[in-house]
Amino acid sequence: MAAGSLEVGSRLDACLAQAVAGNPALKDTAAVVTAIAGAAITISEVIGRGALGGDLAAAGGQNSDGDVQKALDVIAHQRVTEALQAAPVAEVASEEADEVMRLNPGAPLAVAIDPLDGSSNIGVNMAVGTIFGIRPAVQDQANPLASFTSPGTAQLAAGFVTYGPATALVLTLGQGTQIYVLDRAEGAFRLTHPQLDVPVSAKEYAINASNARHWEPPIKAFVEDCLRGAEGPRDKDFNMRWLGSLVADAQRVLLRGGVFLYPGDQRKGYAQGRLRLLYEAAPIAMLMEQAGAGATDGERRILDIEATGIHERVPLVFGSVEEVECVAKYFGGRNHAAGRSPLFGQRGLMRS
Ligand SMILES: O=P(O)(O)OC[C@H]1O[C@](O)(COP(=O)(O)O)[C@@H](O)[C@@H]1O
Ligand SMILES: [Mg+2]
Ligand SMILES: [Mg+2]
Repeated sequence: MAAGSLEVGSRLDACLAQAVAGNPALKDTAAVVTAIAGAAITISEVIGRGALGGDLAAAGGQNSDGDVQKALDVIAHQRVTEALQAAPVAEVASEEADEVMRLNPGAPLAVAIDPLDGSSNIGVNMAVGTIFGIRPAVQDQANPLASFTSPGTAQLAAGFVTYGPATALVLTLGQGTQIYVLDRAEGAFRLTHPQLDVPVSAKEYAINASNARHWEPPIKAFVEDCLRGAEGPRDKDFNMRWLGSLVADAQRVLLRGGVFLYPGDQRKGYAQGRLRLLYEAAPIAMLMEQAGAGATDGERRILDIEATGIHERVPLVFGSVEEVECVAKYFGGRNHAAGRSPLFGQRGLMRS
């Protein structure tokens, strides 16, 4: 999408048509975005009724990651898969399905999707979302995973929807990152931010600090140095925000900068953190990079990592470039010194 030429207030369908006119290869991708946006409007209506529509947080079964599925997780999964069934999509990797789902054999695209992100916020009137990445489908009947094993750089488009005070679609087709807000009166998304540009430096970080005792030394050192503020090696005071909803934290970072971290830690099952590569980290990473920000697992670029399973987890650090690079320096210290470096003792990496 040629960001510069998009007019604020334009409808999503008009912007997609313009993108396809400029690049006809985007036709199928645009159809998939339209399908997901349509499903998101219906999910937004369900969420907007809150408890009037029943207990959306009611526990159901378990997904493949061992998380308890809430009623809204299941509703959102049904809505997005129904929509994708009617789009040019061969396969779907959903958080709420154990295996890759085969929809339209021979169709050109594959979609990795987290139908409902931020599940712990369901039922308490807080922001939740839907995250997706669109890739070329690899026509391999014998290996259903084949469409999802390329690195994130293979994504043709990525986005997420936040169901917050406003419902917003954050989207990239590989030419910048845009935000569209749902005009409820009209039932259509309209462009509000034609080109996001994340500030390079920032003073805000997001991490679930209740896990501090389980963190590895580089993360401990990074956060300790943020906490020391202007008196510490970072020479500036930081603020902290953690919404418990990746989409909402990501949208804040996209709009005003900052850094988000969900690192691996020493809890059982958390060596690779909590977030999933295909339908959380890779789409967010594409959106960040297209907005001038960065996304790593602490050291490696997220978009270069190849998945080996659909629910594979990955440590995730994203946001303002200076902060993402700063986190990588703390990891660099650990790697070079095999964990014995004084950098990660009482003193922080950046301290003289
Ligand atoms: O409860 P924790 O460990 O802080 O994890 C919060 C993270 O987990 C998530 O809820 C995971 O996503 P799901 O709700 O889709 O499982 C993220 O949205 C959020 O950033
Ligand atoms: Mg999620
Ligand atoms: Mg989810």
